[in-house]
Amino acid sequence: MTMVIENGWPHTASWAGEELRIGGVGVRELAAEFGTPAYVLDEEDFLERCARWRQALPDGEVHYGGKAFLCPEVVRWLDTAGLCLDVCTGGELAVAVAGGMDPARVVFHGNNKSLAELRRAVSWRVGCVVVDSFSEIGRLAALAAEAGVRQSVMVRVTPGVEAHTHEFIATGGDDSKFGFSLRAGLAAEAVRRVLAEPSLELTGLHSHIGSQITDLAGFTLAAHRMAGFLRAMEDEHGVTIPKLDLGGGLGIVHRNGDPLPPRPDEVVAAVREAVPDHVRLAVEPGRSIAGPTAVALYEVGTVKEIPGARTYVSVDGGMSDNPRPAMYGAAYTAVLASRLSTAPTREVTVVGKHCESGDVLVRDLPLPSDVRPGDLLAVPASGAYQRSMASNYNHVTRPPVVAVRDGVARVIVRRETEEDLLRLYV
Ligand SMILES: Cc1ncc(COP(=O)(O)O)c(C=O)c1O
Ligand SMILES: N[C@@H](CCCC[NH3+])C(=O)O
Repeated sequence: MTMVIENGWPHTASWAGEELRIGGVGVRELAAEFGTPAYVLDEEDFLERCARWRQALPDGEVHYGGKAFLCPEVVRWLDTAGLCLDVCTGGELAVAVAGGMDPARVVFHGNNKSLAELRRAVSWRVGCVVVDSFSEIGRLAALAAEAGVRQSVMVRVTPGVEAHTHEFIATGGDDSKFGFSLRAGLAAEAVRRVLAEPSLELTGLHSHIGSQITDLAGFTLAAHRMAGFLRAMEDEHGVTIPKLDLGGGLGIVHRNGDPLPPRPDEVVAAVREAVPDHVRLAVEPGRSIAGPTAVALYEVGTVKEIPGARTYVSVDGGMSDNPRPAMYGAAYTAVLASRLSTAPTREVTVVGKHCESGDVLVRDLPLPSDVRPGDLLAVPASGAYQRSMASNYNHVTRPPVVAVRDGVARVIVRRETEEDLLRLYV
């Protein structure tokens, strides 16, 4: 496996027959059968990553963060792997149920759940609702009382931890739209209000400090603060709070040389010592499971050399299937995947086909200088927050997700068609 970086790629990625293969299937065959752009997802790798989190926390709960990438087939994989699910909208809940997940194994997040979403969560008997505002506590309590049920809830707390990540994906600081601030005393007030509602049962406290975090410091600080708060609330109210959910956020490698994130067992070991014995630990990894398991496959359409400036290699997707470079300045890599080239490399910029100069997928990328129309480029670490954040900008159709395993490829999310797009218009 020469040209492939070790950590950012699906486990089964390899070079054979002069092309990249994933799950035993060559990219040329994948492109011919399913078209490009496409996300190619290594099923075995996905299941292994689920298993690694389960093994790291055998006596706790692992809720896959569905926002990273969700479809009914993934829900079935989660079921097989013994994972629960975190959703943050009614739509994600609908996918969970469509995939056969028991709503009792779902945790429902969101800073502005609608009345309809809350009503559905209560009537479908969702395992836990994470309350995020004072108005929501009142609304949920009323809906649960009306339905004659006692709804299990966690209180989302912002522990005042600034995760070292892009500001758009940091969520644990005091100034956040999510949750109740610990420092400002809002979290303590939220606990009081939940305990005062007979139709709500406080089963845990929750925090999530951000995403794409590659060091342990933020996780351990949040764990200590949250455990201290949990003990203080237990003492003040004479209750037991059985669960501490520390959210997701573990980062992944995108390129050679990126900082290596800790392993799931290292994260768990680092936070566990802060958690009192009687408290069950829960986590919500999304990116660290889905992210490395998929590769985005594109076909090169044009190569434009601008003397004294740069060479643009245009592919058939772009910011609609990967908004992350434009949104967060996320840095990716790409390789020529459909053939081996002995040409010397030169730096190019890989751009998409959208009507935006900012539609750049990979900047300053060394690629063989003979890269040409018809070549396939593979971008690793494309399994999280890409298909799930994909758009129809410029009326492009969103790419399919093709699962590969043991030499077999199958579509688990089909490619959108123009018919799908036109169906919306009156
Ligand atoms: C509450 C919550 N849990 C879990 C996740 C999953 O995070 P990640 O994909 O970074 O593991 C997120 C997203 O950041 C989140 O907001
Ligand atoms: N969408 C973000 C992560 C947000 C996670 C959800 N709170 C990303 O691509 O990195």
